[in-house]
Amino acid sequence: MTSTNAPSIAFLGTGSMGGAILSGLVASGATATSPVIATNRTPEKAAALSKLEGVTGVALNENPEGNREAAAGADIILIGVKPGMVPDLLAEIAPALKPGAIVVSLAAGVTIATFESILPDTAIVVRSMPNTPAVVGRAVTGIAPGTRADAAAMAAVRAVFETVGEVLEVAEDRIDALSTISGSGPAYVFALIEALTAAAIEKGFSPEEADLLVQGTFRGATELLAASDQTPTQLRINVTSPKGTTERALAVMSDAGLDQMFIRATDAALARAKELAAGS
Ligand SMILES: NC(=O)C1=CN([C@@H]2O[C@H](COP(=O)(O)OP(=O)(O)OC[C@H]3O[C@@H](n4cnc5c(N)ncnc54)[C@H](O)[C@@H]3O)[C@@H](O)[C@H]2O)C=CC1
Ligand SMILES: O=C(O)[C@@H]1CCC=N1
Repeated sequence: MTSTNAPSIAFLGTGSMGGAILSGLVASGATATSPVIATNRTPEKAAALSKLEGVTGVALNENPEGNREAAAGADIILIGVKPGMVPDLLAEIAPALKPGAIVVSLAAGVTIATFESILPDTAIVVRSMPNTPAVVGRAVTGIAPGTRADAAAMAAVRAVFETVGEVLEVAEDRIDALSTISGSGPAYVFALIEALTAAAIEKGFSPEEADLLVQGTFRGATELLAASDQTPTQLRINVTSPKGTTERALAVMSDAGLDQMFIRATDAALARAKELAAGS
C-alpha cells in the first residue's frame, strides 16, 4: 500500500474501457493522492496518459518489461486488453505479482477459472464488467468474486469502481448476462440516438438541428427519470396522449417487435460471451 493507504493501481491495457475508468478516476481526484501506472502499446498514447494527473503512461513498444514492472508494484491490477490477449498477458505478469495482489478482469467472456489457472495461488481474482460512462463518473459495473476473493478484496475493488459510478456485486454465473445489459448497453443507447437522428434528418432537419433535438431529448428524458419518483412506464404514459401522435409511433415500434428485439440482441451478446470463454 502507498503512504495514503490507498491501494496502488496498475492498468494493463488502457484503451476504450481501461482509459474510461482511468479518466473517471483522474476526474474524481483519486489519482492525485494515489498514483497509477497505465500501460499500452504506443509511445504517443503513453505520453497522453502521462499528462493526466497522477498517471504514468508506459509504452510497451519502448519498454517490453512495462507490464511486469507495473504489475510488480501494484496492489490492484486491472486487465484491460482484448479477451483473446488475456491469457498471454496473465502468463507474462504471473511471476511478478506481489502476494495478495488483486487482479481485476475487465474482459468480456474470460472466466475466473481461466485467470486462476494461469496466476499463482497467492493472487486474488475479481471479474468485473464496467461500462464506458465511467469517463463521466456514471459507470455501472458488475463485480464477481474469484475463489480467493474475500470481503476485504471485494471492498477494495468496489471502492475503485465506485469512484467512477455504481457497482453491483453478482456471482460469476451472472456476469455475462449483466454484460449484455450494462456492459454493451451504452452502445445500444448510442445506436438508438443514431437511428432517431437519421429519422430527424429524413424529416428535413439539418444534422446540427437533429443533434440538438435528439441528444437534448435523450438527456432530458434520462434526467427526468433520474429526478422523478415515477416509473419509466408512467413517464411514457405521461407523453402518450390517448388517440394522440405518440401512440401511433409506439404502435409501430411495438409491431416491429421492440421488446423481443432487445431479448434477441442480448441473447446474441450472451452467446458471443460463451464463445469468448471458450477462447474463440
Ligand atoms: N469497450 C467497452 O465498452 C468495454 C470493454 N470491456 C473489455 O475491456 C477490454 C478492452 O476493451 P477495449 O478497451 O474496448 O479495447 P481497446 O482495443 O480500446 O484497448 C485495448 C488496449 O490494450 C492495449 N494493449 C494491447 N496489447 C497489450 C498488452 N500486451 N499489454 C498491455 N496493453 C496492451 C492496446 O494498446 C489498447 O490500448 C476487453 O477485454 C473488453 O471485453 C468491458 C466492458 C466494456
Ligand atoms: O463488446 C464487447 O465485447 C465489450 C464487452 C461489453 C462491451 N464491450
